[in-house]
Amino acid sequence: MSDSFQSAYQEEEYRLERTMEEVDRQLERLRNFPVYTGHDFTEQVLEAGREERRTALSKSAQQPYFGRLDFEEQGSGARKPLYIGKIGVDREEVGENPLVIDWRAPVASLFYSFTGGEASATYEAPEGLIEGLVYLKRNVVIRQRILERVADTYNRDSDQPAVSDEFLVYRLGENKDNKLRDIVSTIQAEQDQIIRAARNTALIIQGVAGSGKTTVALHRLAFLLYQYKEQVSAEKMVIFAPNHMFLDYISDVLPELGVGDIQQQTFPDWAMNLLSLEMPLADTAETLHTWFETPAARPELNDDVPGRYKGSIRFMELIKEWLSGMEEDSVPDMDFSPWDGAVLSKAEIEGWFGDEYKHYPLAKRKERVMARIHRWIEMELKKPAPEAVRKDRKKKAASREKAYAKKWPQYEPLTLYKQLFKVIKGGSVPASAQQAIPKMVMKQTAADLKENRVREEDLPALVYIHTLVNDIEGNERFDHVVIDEAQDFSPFHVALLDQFVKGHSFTILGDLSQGIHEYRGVHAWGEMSSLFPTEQNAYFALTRSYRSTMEIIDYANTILEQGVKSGITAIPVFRSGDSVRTLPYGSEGRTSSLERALKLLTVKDYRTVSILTRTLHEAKALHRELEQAGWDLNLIDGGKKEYTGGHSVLPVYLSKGLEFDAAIVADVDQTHYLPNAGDAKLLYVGCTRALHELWLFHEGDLPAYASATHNSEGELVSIQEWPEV
Ligand SMILES: Nc1ncnc2c1ncn2[C@@H]1O[C@H](COP(=O)(O)OP(=O)(O)OP(=O)(O)O)[C@@H](O)[C@H]1O
Repeated sequence: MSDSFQSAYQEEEYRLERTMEEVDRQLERLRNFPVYTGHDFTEQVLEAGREERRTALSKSAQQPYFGRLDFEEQGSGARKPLYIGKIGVDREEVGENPLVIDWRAPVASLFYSFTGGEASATYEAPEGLIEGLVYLKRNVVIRQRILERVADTYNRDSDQPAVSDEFLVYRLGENKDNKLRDIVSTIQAEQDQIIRAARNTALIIQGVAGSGKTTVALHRLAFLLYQYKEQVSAEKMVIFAPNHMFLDYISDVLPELGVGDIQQQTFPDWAMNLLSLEMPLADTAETLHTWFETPAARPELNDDVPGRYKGSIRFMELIKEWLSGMEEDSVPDMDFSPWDGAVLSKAEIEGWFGDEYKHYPLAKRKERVMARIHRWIEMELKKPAPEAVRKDRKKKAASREKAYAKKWPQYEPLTLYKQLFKVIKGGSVPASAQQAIPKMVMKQTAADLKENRVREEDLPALVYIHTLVNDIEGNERFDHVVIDEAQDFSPFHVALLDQFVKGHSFTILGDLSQGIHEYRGVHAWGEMSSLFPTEQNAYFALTRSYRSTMEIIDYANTILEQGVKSGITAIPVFRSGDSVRTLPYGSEGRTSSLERALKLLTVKDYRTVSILTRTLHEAKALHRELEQAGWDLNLIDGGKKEYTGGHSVLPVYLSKGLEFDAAIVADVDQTHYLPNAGDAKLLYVGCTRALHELWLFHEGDLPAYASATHNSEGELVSIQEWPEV
């Protein structure tokens, strides 16, 4: 251990003790404060604030900070050490520098954005741009109150001023368990830029596999809550993720960042809830089966397949046009007469509907008009008449009012949707609109709706109809929307959500190279950016991959280059590991070879190892066989709500978003992976799930795009040998 390192370690140990003493003191004081249990609202709010602080400080007491930055603000003449932690802690003395600075504070941005060099650095503060010199950038690892590691990534006073990735590589080399975790101590400059971007812009982020998109999105939410405390609230922020298991996988990050109450859900759950649809949504298994289970029989993909069409802006516009035309045909074509001799003319009712209540959406307008008709009947009934006549009128009026109400269109989204697809009559749908819907979409959707079956792909349209006829309530609006795996969302999804969010405040993240659901997702980001005004959207690209070793990334890149052509390749972080192995099944056969691989990887102490098959059917069969051989493995089949880590078997298309210490991809041959971009993307997704080791098995030849042994620079990317035991 060098002298300078030893003195840095001692200095940090001393400082840690002083900090923990102060945090403990503040915590003790709060704990001794009597807990308020009464009914006074103000006191309750204050107590909630104290409780929040107790929780924060008890976390801080275990690991008060993770970084130190020595900064001299221009003109101040003083070089100050700033300690940066997940939770900010003020000193008791007023006017003093904070003891620990919250990672989201403006000055803390220097810790992430400063990447070395002699020049002065700047950060954006509320009072303007602050300039100064960075002297030291130091990572400090504290676990359970013990200082474990001190690593300087920049030191102006040393002869080695360049920032290195050493600390990042150390963190990336750790094995992963079943949950995604926060990265506050190692956020990279390109990620920090996204996390701290202004709120009222639709950010579209193309990030290669493992570039931290999901992680960055979660940190961004925590940042927005801190930076725009007065304007946004956690309950009005939402992250849309692809499925429940993925939501479980990411569920620890926000609480770890001290943020609660942000909605984390899937789009179908949100939509079904908003529509108050009680019926179950059609199982997605059939769609997945069509596109993934029978590689050779995959339908031809074009913009008229149901998923692409129903997610298109042309479908959205068709609905809008139809419903705005419907306004004309809403008021029943008749006068209203509650009993013979009393008449409310159609013209009068039209006046109420078309002028007085014009500013209301259709359903509310109808409601208002019907209420007014009811009041009119009551007034008419008050006119002098013998009791028996009055009674008779009342009875007649009640039944005629009911009959008249039935003549109005029903502004109920599912009913209207069924009318659009000719499953039931009404809805004044122009024939031209129905003809504009591709025949295959018309046929399939009508067949579904006849059976009362609604698919995921129908939800944007249904919610849109809901917003057009009912409007959006204040409590349904969002302050910010995050869409993860956005390449699987359609333009219609985004345009629809845009109506629910103030100021186009979006973070949209995805990877076109992982666009395996291209039968419903976008094919280019322009499909989404064009939905926003030019000055209110921004595009970022994340090109470095943090998940996998260089060897894995180099190999996965060759799949993109050769199989997808337009695929955006990843730049690995300099973290080296074992070579990627492409292995024929041994003479013992497929299952035993896979079992042998599992055994070899298991002894390496990896916490998560997965076998990825091409289809669900194969995953189920393999899972059964391995269980019979005594293995305890999770079968991930799309129905699971939790990801428990350990050993898993799953079809490759369900692995998107997840990661494993080691991944084994089974059956990488030319019948399972056909020579087309869709299958190459699928294999790319599978390969980029691995952090440390990737093994691919095959019987017969590998697909051409997976058979590279060297990349275009002549470097080795895969070997064909089992490891030596
Ligand atoms: N700055 C960082 N420091 C440490 N780890 C990081 C950093 N950025 C990302 N990672 C790690 O890289 C892995 C990939 O992150 P994440 O899952 O967020 O990426 P992604 O872009 O959403 O991936 P994919 O599109 O492949 O699902 C995670 O283990 C995450 O913790």
